[in-house]
Amino acid sequence: MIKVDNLKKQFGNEEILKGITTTFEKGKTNLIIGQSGSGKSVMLKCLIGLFKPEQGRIYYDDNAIQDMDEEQQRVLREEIGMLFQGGALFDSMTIEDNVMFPLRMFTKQKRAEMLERVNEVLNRVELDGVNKKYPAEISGGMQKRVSIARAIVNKPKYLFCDEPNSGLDPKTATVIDNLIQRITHENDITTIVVTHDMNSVMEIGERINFLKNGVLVWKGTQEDIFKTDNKDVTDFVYSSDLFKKIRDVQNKTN
Ligand SMILES: Nc1ncnc2c1ncn2[C@@H]1O[C@H](COP(=O)(O)OP(=O)(O)OP(=O)(O)O)[C@@H](O)[C@H]1O
Repeated sequence: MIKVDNLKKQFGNEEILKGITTTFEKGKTNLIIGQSGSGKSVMLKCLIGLFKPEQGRIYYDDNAIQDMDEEQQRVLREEIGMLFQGGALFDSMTIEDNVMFPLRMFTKQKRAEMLERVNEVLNRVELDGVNKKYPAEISGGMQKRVSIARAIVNKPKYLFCDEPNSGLDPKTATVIDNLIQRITHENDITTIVVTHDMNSVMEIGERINFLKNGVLVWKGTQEDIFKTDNKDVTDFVYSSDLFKKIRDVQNKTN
């Protein structure tokens, strides 16, 4: 579980996060959604320690990162898996070496042991046998799955995904979403997904945090989001033409 209490972040005089309080639950896919510029990425960067907030506290399972010494912060870094926007694989490394990278960084395991774990996670994302290929030799969807394998290779307790579906077709995006959700459930991970993709909201929105101009204006589940009359949320949901058309058809037939 990750808790955030009154998180404030500003750049210069501009307040980007205006006092956010929320909880991200263990074993669930927790989404942060909202329009472009609402502060989603800044929030993610505060959570993983890339940005230092001006105010507020961030708790990882009841331990505030502000109170951790260097050793505790190092341990925490090892417990975090990151799925970056665009995948961020190293082009000059094979898939095997890409996935092995966090193990090399954080553990003292022997190569054979690391390889066993690499094969285990490649199998988990259904990519057996691609070990010796390079990122450029596999499809975008496969690259995303490699990135997931790399993010979970060190058995993280917390998984952060920044726009995991960017650049993917809707069907592949759904495969990636479902994979993230299944891995979250199987391993009881606290997963946080930043997205503005309504498909993801419908697929994996177990817990949804809606940001607007740096304020958490709504919290709920994927069932709640279609029942709420919060105008900010409905504007966002129905900003997609497709949803507007579905709603119009439903209204006609009801
Ligand atoms: N390093 C920075 N320095 C100054 N301002 C920044 C910095 N990073 C982000 N911002 C500003 O913070 C605001 C929120 O940006 P953020 O990237 O969090 O939005 P977002 O909701 O993730 O948008 P998108 O969906 O487009 O990625 C924007 O106005 C942005 O210009």
